[in-house]
Amino acid sequence: MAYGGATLGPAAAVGSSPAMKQVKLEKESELRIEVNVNNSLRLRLLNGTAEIFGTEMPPENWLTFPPRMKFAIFTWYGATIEMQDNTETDYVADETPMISYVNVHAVLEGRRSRAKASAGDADADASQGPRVIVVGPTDAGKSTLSKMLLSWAAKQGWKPTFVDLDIGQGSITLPGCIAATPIEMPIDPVEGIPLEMPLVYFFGHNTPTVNADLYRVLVKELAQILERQFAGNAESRAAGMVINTMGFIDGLGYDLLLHAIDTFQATVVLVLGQDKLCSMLKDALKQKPKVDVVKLQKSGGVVSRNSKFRAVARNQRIREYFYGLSNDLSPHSSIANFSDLAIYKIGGGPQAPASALPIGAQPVADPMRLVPVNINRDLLNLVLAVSFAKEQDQILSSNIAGFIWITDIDIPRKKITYLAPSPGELPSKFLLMGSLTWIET
Ligand SMILES: Nc1ncnc2c1ncn2[C@@H]1O[C@H](COP(=O)(O)OP(=O)(O)OP(=O)(O)O)[C@@H](O)[C@H]1O
Repeated sequence: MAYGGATLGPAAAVGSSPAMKQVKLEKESELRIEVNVNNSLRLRLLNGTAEIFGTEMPPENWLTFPPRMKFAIFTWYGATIEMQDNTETDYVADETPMISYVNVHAVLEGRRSRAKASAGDADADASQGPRVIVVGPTDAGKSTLSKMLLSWAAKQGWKPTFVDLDIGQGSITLPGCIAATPIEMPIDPVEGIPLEMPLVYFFGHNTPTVNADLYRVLVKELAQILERQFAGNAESRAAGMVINTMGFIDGLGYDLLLHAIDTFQATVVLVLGQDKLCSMLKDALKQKPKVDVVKLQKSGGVVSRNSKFRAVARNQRIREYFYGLSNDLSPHSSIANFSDLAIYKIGGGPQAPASALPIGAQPVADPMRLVPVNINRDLLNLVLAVSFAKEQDQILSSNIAGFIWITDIDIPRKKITYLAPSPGELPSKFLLMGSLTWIET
């Protein structure tokens, strides 16, 4: 990797605010930044054109990036950035895989246009735009490439659907969920994906090993709903989807990737930075001539995040859900009677009574069993999902409306105190519990 020379402008320290600097970017290079862990970073595009993960930077407007954020400012034709000189690290790189990424985008654009032109044809496949799935190990840049492809498509006026199957981090909503949302505008580099009306299913854990059967069921449920939406909406159908996946690619992780490719009927598999995975997938999918498996280079800028960083990021995501990115939301604390709420977890417990099993067989846990949860102090600090289900038997197949966070349990008075994003009654009394917790720091 080549490290270009950042041009340092005059330092302009005012009071205790950090000094400023200017960084000149040559064409097809990028400025890679890790924001300081304690301070946010202000910067602006002084001249030229540049984009952050596929979204164009506005000229001259100051942008503020939160602590710990890692990102790159890429320019196709050259740009100058003015920024505070207080980052954890920042450097310029002139070797990036952006040309190969934008070439993929161009191929997808062609397929979208062909699909649009075929809307109304008897052949349903012809009117279906590309269904792209991005796969690879952890920290390969999957979420970043997904965002770029979506933002470039949105810039051309398409409304592609973003599907996030990564329960570890969660780009659309909280960790522990799989979700989908249409992307109507290039994704805001600071705010991320708008949380307006995503379709969210609650898995409840940040690794699928806890209950892989449930994960598969939820993936299938989400795919079926999107299939129905596409059937009635030629515009979304032609725009297609971009599916982000987990970095878990061995054993069960690989099986779940194949399951996702199959369930969403992916037509393009983008493999980031792993020859072995790419050849395994090519082999596994060779019977499906309509599926293209394409290997792409991982960007040298992708930052590895250790488990501690990931845990902090998950915590941060939950805080953001309730309080907003810059403390601009006002969550509401409510009190409910134990009897007003029905909390369930999915999986566990014996599948059938031992007496009903053949002699010698052990009862095994049923991964899809709905288990009522007794309210006790163990629920403190748990983040629960509020189901859209109106009846108990709909819970397994229902998506969720949002989340609450349990802040107090009063056993003698049988009262539960929780924080919700807004005041008023919950949309349903059915709550789902997993292992998602949050401790306010
Ligand atoms: N070119 C780049 N320059 C600087 N930072 C980058 C660049 N590309 C990606 N990053 C950052 O690197 C981190 C990891 O990237 P990303 O989230 O896309 O990886 P991932 O493969 O989706 O990871 P995981 O599967 O583990 O969730 C992110 O914080 C992202 O913003």
